[in-house]
Amino acid sequence: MPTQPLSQKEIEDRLRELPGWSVEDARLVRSYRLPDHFAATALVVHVAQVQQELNHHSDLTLGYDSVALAVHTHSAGGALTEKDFALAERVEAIAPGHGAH
Ligand SMILES: C[C@H](O)[C@H](O)[C@H]1CNC2=NC(N)=NC(=O)C2=N1
Repeated sequence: MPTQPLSQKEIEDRLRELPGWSVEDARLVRSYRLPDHFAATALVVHVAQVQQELNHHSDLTLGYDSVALAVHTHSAGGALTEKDFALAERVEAIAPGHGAH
């Protein structure tokens, strides 16, 4: 998978396909609300599994009933790449199963 930085236009196009995600401080970010702390913790573990599979890792923040992700690509000098959006898409696919919104 390419690790070149995405252009601003590519980032805007990809963001349109990912409601709830945005770019803050040059990172692709999203926060989820969960039904309770156990559900939030389960989502963190599931995201960790996906990240190991993709070999691409976000900064994950676990709250009482929330999970926040922030990701950029270290190997591309901190730019946003296809890998960041691929991770976001995978997380979007699993989050509803944990009651996340
Ligand atoms: C050696 C290994 O492939 C790298 O350290 C991977 C691991 N996870 C990663 N995660 C992120 N977000 N960016 C990277 O460049 C990255 N590189």
